[in-house]
Amino acid sequence: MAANSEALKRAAAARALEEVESGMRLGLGTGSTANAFIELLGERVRGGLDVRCVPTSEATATLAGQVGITLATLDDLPELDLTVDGADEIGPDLALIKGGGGALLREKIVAAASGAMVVIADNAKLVGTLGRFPLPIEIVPFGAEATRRAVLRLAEAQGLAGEVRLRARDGHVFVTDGGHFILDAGFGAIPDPAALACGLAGIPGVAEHGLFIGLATKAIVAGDGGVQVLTRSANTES
Ligand SMILES: O=C[C@H](O)[C@H](O)[C@H](O)COP(=O)(O)O
Repeated sequence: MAANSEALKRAAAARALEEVESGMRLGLGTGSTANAFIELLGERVRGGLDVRCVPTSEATATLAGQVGITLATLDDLPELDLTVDGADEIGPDLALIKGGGGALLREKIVAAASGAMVVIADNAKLVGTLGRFPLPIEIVPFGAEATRRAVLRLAEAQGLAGEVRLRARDGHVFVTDGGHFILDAGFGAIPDPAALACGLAGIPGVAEHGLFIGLATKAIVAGDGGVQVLTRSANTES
């Protein structure tokens, strides 16, 4: 099962490579699926492909450097042609949940600076309604508990319920590349992601949230039956 999932991630990543042209300025996502793309891109770069890439995390920067990809900062390249990234869930209209790896803030900044965002995933990530995956919310450490309670109040006002937990790893609070904390909000189904996104954006202390709405232009989803390409407007291409 796990081996199959890795093969599917690689299949989606390989199809995404077809979107890349020499001379492009690329955003490189974070996570295991993005890593599959970075490794394949590295092979092409070592073969002569000329691209300049902005990483969305320190982990991605490390891997990209190891495979020979030329890196730049978003200040060097404030406008990008294409970002290729993974997702935790892909819902209707290519609305996404991201941030399972804690990279959502940089991922969203990079995606927003890109002319196009291609999401790559195995088909287990496709959902009819977002929310099975707990929503990551990146918060400023100052007043973390007050911010957590504000998130709970917002959820209640929107008819959502569930635990909102401060993310921990190995017994310590998880800290993002930007020095923030993550709340994982287990609301279950989120019927109105846009309303929740709007509410979260209005809470002081919330640095960013993992709802990516209107950012992905295409999703490349691999399943046992092959690779499917979904577009935001038509929702299916081939
Ligand atoms: O913060 C992490 C990112 O949003 C990842 O792209 C997301 O968690 C998906 O990761 P993976 O490809 O490992 O499932």
